[in-house]
Amino acid sequence: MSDAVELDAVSRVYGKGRGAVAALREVSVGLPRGRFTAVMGPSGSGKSTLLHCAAGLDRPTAGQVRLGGTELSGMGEARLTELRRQRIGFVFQAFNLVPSLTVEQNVTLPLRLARRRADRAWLGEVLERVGLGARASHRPAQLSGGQQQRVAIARALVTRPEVVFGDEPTGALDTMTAREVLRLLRETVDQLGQTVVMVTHDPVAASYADTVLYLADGRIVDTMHTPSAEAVAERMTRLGAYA
Ligand SMILES: Nc1ncnc2c1ncn2[C@@H]1O[C@H](COP(=O)(O)OP(=O)(O)OP(=O)(O)O)[C@@H](O)[C@H]1O
Repeated sequence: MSDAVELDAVSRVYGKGRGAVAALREVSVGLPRGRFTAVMGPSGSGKSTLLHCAAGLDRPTAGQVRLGGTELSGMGEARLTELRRQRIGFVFQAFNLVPSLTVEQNVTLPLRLARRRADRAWLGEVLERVGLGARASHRPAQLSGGQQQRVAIARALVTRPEVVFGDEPTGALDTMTAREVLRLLRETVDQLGQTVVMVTHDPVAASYADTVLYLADGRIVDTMHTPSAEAVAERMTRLGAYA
């Protein structure tokens, strides 16, 4: 199976000299296309740094990142921004919707930024898929947290990105609402062939993924396929995550 994103000996060091922190240490991994990958590990293990480097939001200190064969290192900021707009979708813990815009305007914002026309049929399908077809003209304040996150997922999907990256996408949601959002992400993988990569602290959230990557101290120390929540929790305990 081909990889949507490849990391090759990626290191990321913050700061210089004696205060330098190695957040990633020569990480090499492929994130498979059309699959759901979760990234777990204790606090400070490098999960967000891995996500940011893989998504072109941060630059590795050393090593290479390739998105669908495109080499990201060495790209200027303008090209990197363009690449993120065209080829990557993001879902964050804080939904990051624009309060003054309607649901539909929020969802189509990435298209406007990329100066692309909205494909009305696809926009309609995306809004239906996230269960917000009837709320296209609502504003974020009129929606629940779960609905707002579903708007953010629709916004991530609307450009048909090669990868959707989620940084704790269920971190701000209650248990039931979190499950709905996870089911939705799972469906985008199973039904649309979307590639999803998600950082999470929650073993139940990770159990929706096909594969879990475990980070510890800036390195990938384990990989688990078809994870159960129990197996993930047990692995995290052994990594000292809950000590
Ligand atoms: N901008 C920064 N400047 C300096 N150090 C940083 C910066 N960002 C992260 N770090 C350090 O790099 C290491 C990895 O951080 P990172 O945020 O990637 O971990 P994480 O696994 O996502 O943590 P958490 O689960 O707590 O969000 C930590 O030691 C952190 O303190």
